[in-house]
Amino acid sequence: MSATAPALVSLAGVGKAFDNGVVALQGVDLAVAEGEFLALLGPSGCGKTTVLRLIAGLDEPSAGAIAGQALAAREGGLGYVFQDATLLPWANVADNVFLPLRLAGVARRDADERIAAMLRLVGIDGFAGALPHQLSGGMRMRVAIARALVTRPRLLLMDEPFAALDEITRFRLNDDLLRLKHETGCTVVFVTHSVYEAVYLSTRVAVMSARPGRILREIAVDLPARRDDALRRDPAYLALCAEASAALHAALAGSPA
Ligand SMILES: Nc1ncnc2c1ncn2[C@@H]1O[C@H](COP(=O)(O)OP(=O)(O)OP(=O)(O)O)[C@@H](O)[C@H]1O
Repeated sequence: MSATAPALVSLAGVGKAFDNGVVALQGVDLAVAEGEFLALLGPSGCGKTTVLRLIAGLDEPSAGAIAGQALAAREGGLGYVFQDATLLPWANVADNVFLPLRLAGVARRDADERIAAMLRLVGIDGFAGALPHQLSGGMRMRVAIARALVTRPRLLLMDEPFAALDEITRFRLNDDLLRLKHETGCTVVFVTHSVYEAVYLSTRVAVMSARPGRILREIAVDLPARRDDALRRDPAYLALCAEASAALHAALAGSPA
């Protein structure tokens, strides 16, 4: 992603202190460029979720400024995928995917085609009538991704969506997510603890410091846009993973990378 691509969202000097005195973020400077896949990597509790919540407009910063938050106020401006699929347990797959459209006032008959197309896109067509408990963890996550994408958001925020999945399922969802990003053209901000996942998926990795979180290091992932299993053994990929891992260890030690 070129450094001159326009920023979709940018945080300047952002701080977040909670009422209980916890200072989660301090001096966060981060610009999310249109079209990029940004991975946010950092130690547990460093404020990654807080950054996503601020971008989504679910919370307000206590210091600094965020530009582009208005995306959150527009229908289809952004989609949010959490670590748990957070599906409505009593509603079938199609009804779960319909939810954001229903909240936006779209009639069901006008949504059916979009829901079906979205289920095809995430590879779970044929399961429209299934209830969440009848699906595997990977399939439930596919439903959550379909629900986040059904409004065709410009920005997709993902908070450790694959952390609870086994490795094979995770790798498959990594590849499918890259395909979805390519097909929908959305911008992605993806939180993960895994340096390997961060580098495999992204065009840029931002490494956060331990709490109070700030951006310690940004690593451009200059790998071919097309990613597949062979990349996992590619020396250029492994070198970037080593670089990201060193930055993460420095973050854990509380010293700059
Ligand atoms: N609503 C809240 N009130 C008080 N403290 C909070 C609140 N939300 C988050 N925190 C605290 O802020 C810090 C950052 O939390 P956050 O969830 O953003 O971190 P994270 O990097 O996403 O963590 P993890 O990697 O473990 O998911 C943590 O210490 C957390 O306990």
